[in-house]
Amino acid sequence: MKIGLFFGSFNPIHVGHLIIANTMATATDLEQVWFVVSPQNPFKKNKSLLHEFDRFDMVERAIADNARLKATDFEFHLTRPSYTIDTLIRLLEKYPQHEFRLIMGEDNLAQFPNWKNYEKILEYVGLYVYPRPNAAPHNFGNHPRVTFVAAPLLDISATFIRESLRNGRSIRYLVPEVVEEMIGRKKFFV
Ligand SMILES: Nc1ncnc2c1ncn2[C@@H]1O[C@H](COP(=O)(O)OP(=O)(O)OP(=O)(O)O)[C@@H](O)[C@H]1O
Ligand SMILES: O=C(O)c1ccc[n+]([C@@H]2O[C@H](COP(=O)([O-])O)[C@@H](O)[C@H]2O)c1
Repeated sequence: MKIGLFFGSFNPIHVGHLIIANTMATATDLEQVWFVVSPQNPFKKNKSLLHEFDRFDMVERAIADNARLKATDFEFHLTRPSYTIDTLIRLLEKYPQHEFRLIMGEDNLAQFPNWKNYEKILEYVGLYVYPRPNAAPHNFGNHPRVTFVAAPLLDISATFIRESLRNGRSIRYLVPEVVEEMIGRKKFFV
């Protein structure tokens, strides 16, 4: 099967992530998208980062009704911070029957050359990129291993959701109802 791996902190998962994953799973040659929840992004030092179990729980609830979307805690058992190439090598070993692509938002492309062994990521799996508003310029526009997926721009971020919660503003419709309910009940990000 051809599978898109959607790595992220998902702190928390929002409707932008869901639209991206569903677009990749239905409007491209990918048959499934797996959300790979990262315990610790090597580039992010975020004081408000929830425990990975809670972020994973929210992802699972958010995608429960979509058979093409799966969540995996694969990185929880690997060394930290979470370097994507290390995880990919393990995934390729574990699932030789599958073909993988790495899904990312365009904002990550400018920094991508600073990722550990980024050339190997391109060689082993290649990228499917979702456009993002205000993404910094990058040099991957014509790269043969990078596919740009045409889709609506989504000006929504986990940062905005966390700020909204801190300021007592509603996050209704920015996250699925089950995620809003869990954030409220557990008093996350306040
Ligand atoms: N609105 C969006 N448009 C395009 N890509 C997005 C969008 N939101 C998230 N992504 C992509 O989803 C992946 C996971 O992102 P992440 O969990 O960090 O969400 P985020 O909203 O960017 O979070 P934060 O605001 O905390 O940085 C990354 O590849 C990121 O580029
Ligand atoms: O491997 C790297 O060098 C690397 C550098 C920066 C980010 N990443 C990964 O990119 C993914 C997206 O991160 P985030 O926090 O923007 O959701 C997440 O899985 C990170 O671990 C990976």
